[in-house]
Amino acid sequence: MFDCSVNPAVESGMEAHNKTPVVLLSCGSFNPITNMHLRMFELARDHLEGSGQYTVVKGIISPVGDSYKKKGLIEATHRLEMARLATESSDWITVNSWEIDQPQWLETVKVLRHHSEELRAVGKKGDEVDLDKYGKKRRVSRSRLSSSPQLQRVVPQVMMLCGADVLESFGIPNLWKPEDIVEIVGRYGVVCITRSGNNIHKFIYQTDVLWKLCRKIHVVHEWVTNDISATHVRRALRRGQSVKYLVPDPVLSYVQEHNLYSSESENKNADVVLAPLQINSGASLS
Ligand SMILES: Nc1ncnc2c1ncn2[C@@H]1O[C@H](COP(=O)(O)OP(=O)(O)OP(=O)(O)O)[C@@H](O)[C@H]1O
Ligand SMILES: NC(=O)c1ccc[n+]([C@@H]2O[C@H](COP(=O)(O)O)[C@@H](O)[C@H]2O)c1
Repeated sequence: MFDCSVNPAVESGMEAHNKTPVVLLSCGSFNPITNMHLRMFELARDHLEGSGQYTVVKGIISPVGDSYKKKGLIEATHRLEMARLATESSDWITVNSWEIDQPQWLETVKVLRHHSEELRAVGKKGDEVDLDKYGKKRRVSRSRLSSSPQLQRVVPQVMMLCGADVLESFGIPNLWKPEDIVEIVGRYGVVCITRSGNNIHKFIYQTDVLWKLCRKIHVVHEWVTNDISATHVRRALRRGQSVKYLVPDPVLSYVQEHNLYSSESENKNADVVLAPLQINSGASLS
């Protein structure tokens, strides 16, 4: 699974007719969205499609709700709008507000389930399956779905897209439920982008459950190390420093227009326990 760069199917120019369609779902604070968040999607798509086994039909950014209670998390409406502005120039990355619209913080596995069920429901109805890379819906009739084995598998597989820090956070006691980890990795699969400061291969090797499921973890090595983080962007902004070229220009304009990110906003939730830590107790990952 810790694959190399050359893929025999691609090398020989072999056309795979039975590629699995994939929707990449990234959950996170996006506080604010940065260029690296967008790059993650491009890197993941290149990697999966380069394997010759997948075709990536859509990317979904799902900002976390305010009830996540992470320190410095500004209002969801702003984070959502910035993500919308950032993805305006993309023909395949979208932003979804379902998670934000929920009354409480939701485990990531529930967000994966929701999007997976939604795609399945659309596929079953046989009307519109969002297969087109360019955001256009392709109509697939019910009769065609049942008569063609290839089209029967047309409902895309949702995969979680994350950076190595999030995958490594699986090891933090009480942050993730062990059964959620098994479902996220085993049922959906993960595409994980390497991040400086994280040794993801070692972490997978040292974690029994991840090692067992390692075929479902696609590690994408980002050779052009890019350590942009939202933390760094917020720090620069509250110090009055430039963040141009770290975030898309429309995001920067929005931040300036609404005067976002100050010492006060960074102190939000300072004394509050993160929602998953409040909810979970007991079992940790072995
Ligand atoms: N430079 C990066 N390289 C790889 N993955 C990244 C990078 N920046 C963010 N990500 C990933 O993007 C997703 C959303 O991240 P999140 O909103 O937490 O951003 P962040 O920059 O890590 O935020 P913060 O600095 O506030 O913790 C996560 O899966 C995270 O691992
Ligand atoms: N148990 C869980 O499902 C769990 C735990 C911690 C974080 N998360 C999610 O991971 C993402 C992490 O975002 P941050 O890196 O910004 O904290 C968020 O979308 C959050 O909801 C999920």
